[in-house]
Amino acid sequence: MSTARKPLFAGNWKMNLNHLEAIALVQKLAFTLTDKDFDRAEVAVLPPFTDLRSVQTLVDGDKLRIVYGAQDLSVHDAGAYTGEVSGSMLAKLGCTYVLAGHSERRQYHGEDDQLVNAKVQAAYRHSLTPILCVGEGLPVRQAGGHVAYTVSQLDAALNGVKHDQAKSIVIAYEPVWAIGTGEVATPDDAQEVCGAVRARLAELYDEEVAGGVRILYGGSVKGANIAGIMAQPDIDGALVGGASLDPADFVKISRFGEMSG
Ligand SMILES: O=C[C@H](O)COP(=O)(O)O
Repeated sequence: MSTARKPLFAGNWKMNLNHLEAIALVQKLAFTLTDKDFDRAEVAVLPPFTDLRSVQTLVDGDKLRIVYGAQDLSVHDAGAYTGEVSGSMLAKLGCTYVLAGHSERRQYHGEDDQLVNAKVQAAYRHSLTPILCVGEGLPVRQAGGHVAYTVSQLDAALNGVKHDQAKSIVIAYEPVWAIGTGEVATPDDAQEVCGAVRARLAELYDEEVAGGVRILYGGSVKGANIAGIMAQPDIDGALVGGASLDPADFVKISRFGEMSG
């Protein structure tokens, strides 16, 4: 972690929690997290689409410092695309962030690099900040190709993304073999790839972009293992799945593994 970049802890709820459960969880987070916590790190939740209006109402009504976003968006801006949700709809709901290219979208919904690139572009069209997910599967890791594979996903997703846009992107390195498995990458493993991602950003853009972009780690992050991850120089936070559904553990993660703020 660098002091120049404000850490981000984003809870990806995946397909969990209805809108009433969403309100209860956000209320618990808001009740526990302090201004000091929010001064030190940005805390975001990424609920299912059906929860976003409720979260917006709560955040706006109670002037909460929690920010929120969506797990996916359409590459289209409007029209006859049954089941799709556009970036403009998400922006109208006050979303700050949107995930692009999560490995579960790539794996279960056939999203390829070209589509992920189109989703990154769609996010920028509607002033949403993409959290671009990259990361290798187990066979690639075992063959030692994890850095090259992840960097190639990055290159493809950033195709056509301009310097001013790239400055705001968030990258989440999520090795697929560590997602929901309890098999967390070692801090050194995570740093190796996150460092390579930052170096690639410097090659694609410049030091301003590379030094400013936040790179998150994701994959079985918990309150018990976040401290070692955050000690790495190129890791600026976490994209958290399962543990983000447990308010006590997500608060602990947001405090870098410490119990109190
Ligand atoms: O988006 C979050 C990642 O898929 C990590 O999920 P996990 O923390 O349950 O392993």
